[in-house]
Amino acid sequence: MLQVYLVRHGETEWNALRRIQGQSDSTLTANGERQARQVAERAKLLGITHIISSDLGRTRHTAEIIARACNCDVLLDPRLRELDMGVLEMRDIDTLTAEEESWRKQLVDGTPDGRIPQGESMTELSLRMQAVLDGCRDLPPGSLPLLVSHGMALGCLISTVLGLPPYAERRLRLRNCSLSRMDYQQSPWLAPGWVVETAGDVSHLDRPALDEVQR
Ligand SMILES: O=C(O)[C@@H](CO)OP(=O)(O)O
Repeated sequence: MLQVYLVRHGETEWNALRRIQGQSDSTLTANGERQARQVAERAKLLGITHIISSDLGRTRHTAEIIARACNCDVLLDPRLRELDMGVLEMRDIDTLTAEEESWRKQLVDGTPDGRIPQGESMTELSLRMQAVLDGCRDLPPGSLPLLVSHGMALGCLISTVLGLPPYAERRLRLRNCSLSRMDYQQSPWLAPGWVVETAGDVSHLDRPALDEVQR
């Protein structure tokens, strides 16, 4: 049975400042690099064979730390990027106007095709994330891949696999360097195809990790 691990990148400067990144970027903090080393040790014990990462700096840096521990290469895939947050990228979460906050909320308040002006919809995000997950089925038998991506992107993918619409309200906390797992299986009891085995596991981290949307 194919298993695919999913990791959100380590804490960044802008995560710590509660500043929206989207497809903009900021560097890992020292704590974020520490988190990446800890999830890397867990990935090594798991026997990860392939690492596929969003090509943004924060995910690439996290993936490279994991790859060194697992002695494998990093394949960059822009489809794993974070949601394009349009005009709100680089803005502080806590300084948004009521209208700007409403744009951000409509991504996950049940509004079909909701998007931040000049940004991407959650449905578009879900489709590209699902394409990468399904692509793992083409890896050689016995492969154990690990995808390195982002909070909204991974939350959207996991919600989609659980059968929620991509624009469903967010009821999943994916902290920096959390580990999730999807299994592709045929079973008389579980839904055929992808099932969520683990979501948001941070037991490998020795300190609490951020989820920047948490107040
Ligand atoms: O883009 C961001 O600001 C956050 C949103 O959840 O995602 P990440 O830090 O995981 O890239």
